[in-house]
Amino acid sequence: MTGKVSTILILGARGDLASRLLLPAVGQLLMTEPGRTLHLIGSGSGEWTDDTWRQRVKESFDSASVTGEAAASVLKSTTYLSGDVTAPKDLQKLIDACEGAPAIYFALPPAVVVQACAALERVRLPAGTVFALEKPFGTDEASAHALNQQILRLVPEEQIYRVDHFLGRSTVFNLLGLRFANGIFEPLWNSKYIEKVEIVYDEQLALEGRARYYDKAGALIDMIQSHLLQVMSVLAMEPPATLGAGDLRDAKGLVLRATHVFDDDPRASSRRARYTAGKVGERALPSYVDEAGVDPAMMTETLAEVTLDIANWRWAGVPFTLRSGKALAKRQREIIVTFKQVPHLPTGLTGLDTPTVLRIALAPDEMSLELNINGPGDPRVLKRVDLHAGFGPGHLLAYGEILSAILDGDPSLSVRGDTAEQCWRIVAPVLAAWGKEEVPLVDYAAGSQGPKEWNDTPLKGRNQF
Ligand SMILES: NC(=O)C1=CN([C@@H]2O[C@H](COP(=O)(O)OP(=O)(O)OC[C@H]3O[C@@H](n4cnc5c(N)ncnc54)[C@H](OP(=O)(O)O)[C@@H]3O)[C@@H](O)[C@H]2O)C=CC1
Ligand SMILES: O=C1O[C@H](COP(=O)(O)O)[C@@H](O)[C@H](O)[C@H]1O
Repeated sequence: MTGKVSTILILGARGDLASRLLLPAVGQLLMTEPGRTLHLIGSGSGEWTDDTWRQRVKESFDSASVTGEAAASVLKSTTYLSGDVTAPKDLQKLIDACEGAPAIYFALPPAVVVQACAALERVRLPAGTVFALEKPFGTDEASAHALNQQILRLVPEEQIYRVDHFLGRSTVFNLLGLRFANGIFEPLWNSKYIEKVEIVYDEQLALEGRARYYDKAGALIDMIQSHLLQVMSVLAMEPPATLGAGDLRDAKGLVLRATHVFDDDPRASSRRARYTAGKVGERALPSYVDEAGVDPAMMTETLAEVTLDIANWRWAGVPFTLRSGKALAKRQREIIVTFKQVPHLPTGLTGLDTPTVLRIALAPDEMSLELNINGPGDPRVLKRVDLHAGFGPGHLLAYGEILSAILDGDPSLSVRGDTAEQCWRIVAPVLAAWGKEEVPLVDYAAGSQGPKEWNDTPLKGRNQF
């Protein structure tokens, strides 16, 4: 834990992230922890009065049904300052307006973040200043490394929060609790007993007007590189001694350092697809390439699958398949752990054709353990049952957890610099193979389950639809 901060300076405060996700989370945090002292300063390149800014903050608070005196007091006192974050003089003015060391939240386009950090080298930062940086962190391993070097010249690693909202959800602790508070899972949590692991995040949402960002990213970077690798690292990590930042981040880092594309063969272990016109439920969608702002020549995938190997003693040889896509028939957000079949079913017992499966649904988090037990009637015939349980919801939105950790100086749920670089390293061979068109970009109709041919020949480690 590092020192606490009580001022949040949002750069890019007029943008989408700030109004839709950050400000509602600020309000929710103040409702949950009304004793917290908080100064909020918004900044953007455009001129706004304090009143216009307060109206924006109010709308964001209202969107999360925020009430209470603490939020009202912040709403009254918050101020807006305009400035160009690439100009050191403007940045100095913003920093000087903060009470003590601020948490600077970079809600800025990625290229502007790099320019702002360069400008900050010519600014006096109070000791204890904290940086919160959004995804994407860099555009590849080299640029992530360069960005790390650049920000480390400004503040130490413990004061840098690389935000991944998946880590702000209760999921991390739910996985840790399930794995390490129950003696029955850990002895089986390895290649001897586990056949394969799938981490799936299929969305019904489509591009939703985000071409400027998404068309350069695509599903692999937007979801697998940014979020699902983090989930995988928690699922696969060695038991940490504590939930402290050092132990958790070391354990995640070890998993990611050992991870590479299955068989080091991106052609056989990855695939990509893009939606064409179709209907998701009642909603008609155009082809991705016809969405406003999309450049078809970018060949951006809206559905990606990659199979990975974690080359260590526990996991070597177990396929971990990560998949995410947009405009799909149904929302499926889950981790599926498929255990190996029993080595021998006593002769006379029948009906067993599926191994034990543990499913962990994400947001809301739930689990079900699918088992084979003796059914009614003939007790020699097995049937499938689900043992189902819900994990309690967290008391804060993901961004609320993230802000609370930033203000309290607890980096355990943010991405460490080396890990951010590792995530780019892991997907690099896939991006290279796709760039050389060694893996075809195939079509699927919006509202379908993905390309039909993927079902006929699933990627290693994938179930059929
Ligand atoms: N939106 C989302 O759902 C998510 C976004 N992110 C990340 O968050 C970051 C911000 O995204 P988002 O809010 O969508 O982007 P927007 O384009 O909506 O907002 C960015 C803001 O940056 C400000 N800005 C740009 N250049 C300058 C400059 N030179 N000086 C001062 N301010 C500047 C603009 O201010 P002004 O309006 O005053 O010109 C603008 O409001 C990105 O890195 C994105 O990848 C991450 C997860 C989700
Ligand atoms: O970061 C992102 O996440 C969302 C999915 O997360 P959720 O919490 O909104 O379900 C994804 O839709 C988006 O493309 C991506 O940028």
